[in-house]
Amino acid sequence: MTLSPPIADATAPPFVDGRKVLCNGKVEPWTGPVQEVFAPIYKAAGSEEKVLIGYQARMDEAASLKALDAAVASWSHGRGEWALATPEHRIAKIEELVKELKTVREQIVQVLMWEICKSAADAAKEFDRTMDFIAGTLKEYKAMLKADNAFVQMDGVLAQSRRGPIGVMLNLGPFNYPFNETYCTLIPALLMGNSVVMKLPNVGCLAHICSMETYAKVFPPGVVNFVSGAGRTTMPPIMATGKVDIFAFIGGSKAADALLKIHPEPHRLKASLALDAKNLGVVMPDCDMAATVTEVLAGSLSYNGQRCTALKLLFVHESIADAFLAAYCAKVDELKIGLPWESGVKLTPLPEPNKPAYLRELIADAKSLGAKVVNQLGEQEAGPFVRPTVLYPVSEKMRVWHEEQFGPLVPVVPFRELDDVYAYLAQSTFGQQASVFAGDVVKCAPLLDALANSVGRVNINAQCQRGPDYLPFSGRKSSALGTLSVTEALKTVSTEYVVATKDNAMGKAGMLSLAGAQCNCVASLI
Ligand SMILES: NC(=O)c1ccc[n+]([C@@H]2O[C@H](COP(=O)([O-])OP(=O)(O)OC[C@H]3O[C@@H](n4cnc5c(N)ncnc54)[C@H](O)[C@@H]3O)[C@@H](O)[C@H]2O)c1
Ligand SMILES: O=CCCC(=O)O
Repeated sequence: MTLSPPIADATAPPFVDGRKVLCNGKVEPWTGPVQEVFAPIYKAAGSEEKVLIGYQARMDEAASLKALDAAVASWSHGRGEWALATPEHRIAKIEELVKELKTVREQIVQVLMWEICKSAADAAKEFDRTMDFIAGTLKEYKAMLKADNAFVQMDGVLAQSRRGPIGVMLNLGPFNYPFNETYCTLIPALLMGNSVVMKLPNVGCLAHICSMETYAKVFPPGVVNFVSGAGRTTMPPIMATGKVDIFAFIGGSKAADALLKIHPEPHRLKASLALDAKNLGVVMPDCDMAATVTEVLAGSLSYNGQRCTALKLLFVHESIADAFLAAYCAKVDELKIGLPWESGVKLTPLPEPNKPAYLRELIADAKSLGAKVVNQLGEQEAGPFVRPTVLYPVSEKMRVWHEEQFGPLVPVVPFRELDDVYAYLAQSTFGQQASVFAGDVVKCAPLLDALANSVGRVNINAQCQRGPDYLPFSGRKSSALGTLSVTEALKTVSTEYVVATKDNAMGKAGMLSLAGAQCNCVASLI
């Protein structure tokens, strides 16, 4: 069976005209250079012309600094309208935003399907999950407001611990969850009273362009400002000003490191980083083979393996490696590859133009060092379609052992002793999650302990994943700094401060009525 290139069918593509900018509460036409946004899908059979689905403004240094200035002015050293607004007002505004976003749900789902090629089911899930995340965040924020256990009386001092905004956030998200991941820091930041400059993901910008007018309508001028275009051009000037107080970045560590280095006062920059990962799966000899194959299949290949939480290196015990590979590869080759709107489709075109060539490089490197492609349909590609490719046996000499493939490539490592896994953990720079598949889980306690001290989440007989979004989502080593989740993100984007008095007459009630208790702060759960 050969693979043919993805051709746009009768479904009408969306078109989002992003020749405009959101700055200081206004959406204005952009007359500078623009970037065409193409879906990675060919217009017609025999043609390599991709489908044009929109434009984004290719902002320059001056335009991005203008967006920053608007955010700085709206923050006004903590005296801006939004920073001083009551929690109730901010809640009402976020609820208004949600209501407005839900009116463009279909448009956003469509552009996620065309621009980043999420299947219809996954694109809808990205939108709906984001709405659930916002609902959960609002619930948590309201609970924080009610917290009455934040008082301490000690040595004649009555003190209360509160949380307040930090200032100006620079927010960047990745192409694979362009809507959901940016919202995971954007919404908590807004609720806590910060002002934001949001850099739209270069691939994945259209979902945000669809909601530009909504932001202008809902929030006071300067509270939310968008920057679009090349990150290399627009981000360094912003970081160089030293006016960014929170750097909320979800993406690759290369870009994050480059930007962090530019801030002139890094010691005072609060960073929330969710970065690259190379999550490992460990398949033990006594695992339930059928159940393990099902979980590993979803864990390694949903959305073409383009998830930070994807299983990106599988350690399989050598005694069951043949049986595992036979069962797993059969399922891999059955996965339906096609266009996002086709029913039952699991694998779709890769939205990053350079990804097929990169995956080819990794495969060639592994093959030259002794690995084989072990699934029948592996290595097939056509334009941006790449069939999942299972490599075995993979070893430390190969690039795919070290690099985050972020695509449909599954490296499998045979192991004899758990020491082989421990050696990997010791040298790996990644530390997001891991999965263990075993029958006798208790016997795996030493392995689970080793993993618990190396990664942010250990999954037992289950794939790695971020959800449910109430759970803390973090990681160790170079994979993360700070924690995202419904419950943690509000703390990540705020700062704790204390109000204290020696005036006995004031009491808790008096203190609650003063020093911002009615406005820009909430009691923290201490
Ligand atoms: N840990 C997590 O929660 C999580 C979630 C999703 C994705 N990711 C990671 O994100 C990566 C995939 O996403 P990606 O390819 O969009 O990441 P990326 O680092 O290329 O891009 C992330 C953001 O940074 C911008 N950017 C990229 N290069 C830049 C540069 N040189 N200067 C300034 N800005 C720049 C992009 O426009 C985008 O908005 C993977 O490594 C994946 O593991 C992590
Ligand atoms: O890419 C990051 C998040 C993926 C997930 O939801 O598990």
